[in-house]
Amino acid sequence: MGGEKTHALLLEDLIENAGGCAVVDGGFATQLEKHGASINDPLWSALCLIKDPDLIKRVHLEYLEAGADILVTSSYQATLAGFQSRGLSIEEAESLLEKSVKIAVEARDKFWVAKKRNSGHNYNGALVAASIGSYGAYLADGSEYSGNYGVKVTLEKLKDFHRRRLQVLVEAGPDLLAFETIPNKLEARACVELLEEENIQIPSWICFSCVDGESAPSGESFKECLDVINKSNKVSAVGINCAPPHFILSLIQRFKELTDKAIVVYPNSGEIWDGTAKKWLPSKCFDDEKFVQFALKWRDAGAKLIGGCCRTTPSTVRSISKALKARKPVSNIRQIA
Ligand SMILES: C[S+](C)CC[C@H](N)C(=O)O
Ligand SMILES: N[C@@H](CCS)C(=O)O
Ligand SMILES: [Zn+2]
Repeated sequence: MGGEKTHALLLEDLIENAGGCAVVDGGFATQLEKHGASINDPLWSALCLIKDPDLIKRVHLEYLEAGADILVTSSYQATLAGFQSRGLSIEEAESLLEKSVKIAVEARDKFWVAKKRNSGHNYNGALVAASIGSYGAYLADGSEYSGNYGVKVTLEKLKDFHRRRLQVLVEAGPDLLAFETIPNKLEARACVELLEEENIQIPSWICFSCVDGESAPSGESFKECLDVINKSNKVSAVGINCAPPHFILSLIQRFKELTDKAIVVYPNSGEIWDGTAKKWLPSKCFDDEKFVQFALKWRDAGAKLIGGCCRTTPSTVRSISKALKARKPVSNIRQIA
């Protein structure tokens, strides 16, 4: 109980120390690709856990340097089933999940030790959020944007899919959990029930994808989805990730009516994922300057955690961080124990 309170405060403190709104990092897979990683694969960015873990650390360091207060780990599409289907043993698969957290923690600690030596910097000691991508992400068929898992995918099946991954990630020692691109109410329920059943002590956020600017991709209303989440004090924040930026302001306003939890938003650049061709289609695409104008509005509307998702970069995060922390006094304010 005491531990739970302390952990929850870690996120609240970070938000306060960041001046009322903390900065989440940006597109992780996007930045791996910028450095030449080839991730057109069912494992998507998780392939780098096998092929190039040093690159994962480099990308985390780039986002820290850009001003991210929260690093999201490389585990979005890292699943036990996914790794086993590539011939890895269960032990090897679990070890890769653990590695995703360890790499981010190492990057965070290395960066913070270096920054702490100099006073006058404007960084916070960052937190590490273990990414838990939706079941649709694992399917690698674009269904994290449709929410259409078919009738065979029951609540129990979703819980079975997520349970061991959740346990392994938590055991690896992240500061919080980030459920990402959840596309329907059933999976939101599975996440909440797992947090309760496993008695998870670190804070979590649950983020939905959104393709119409109004409801979950499944067509279910966010009221239905948030009603499920509001019942649990294991979830500290709710919000949207990997949806276009122009949807976000009205969704924050809607979420403010539906929940007392902190609101987290980290949209993509506005491009649209073609799940069959496995590429991003140019659409309403927003540059960093426009993204920052949006971010200030999201902050004013009450979002407490703001960052970027796919197709955003360290440059986007640098611009957001500068704008959101403009009012914050320069000081060496906190440190991870
Ligand atoms: C956030 S989407 C672009 C991730 C990739 C998708 N799950 C796929 O494997 O096709
Ligand atoms: N954390 C993941 C989310 C993909 S939607 C990434 O940034 O690659
Ligand atoms: Zn994304």
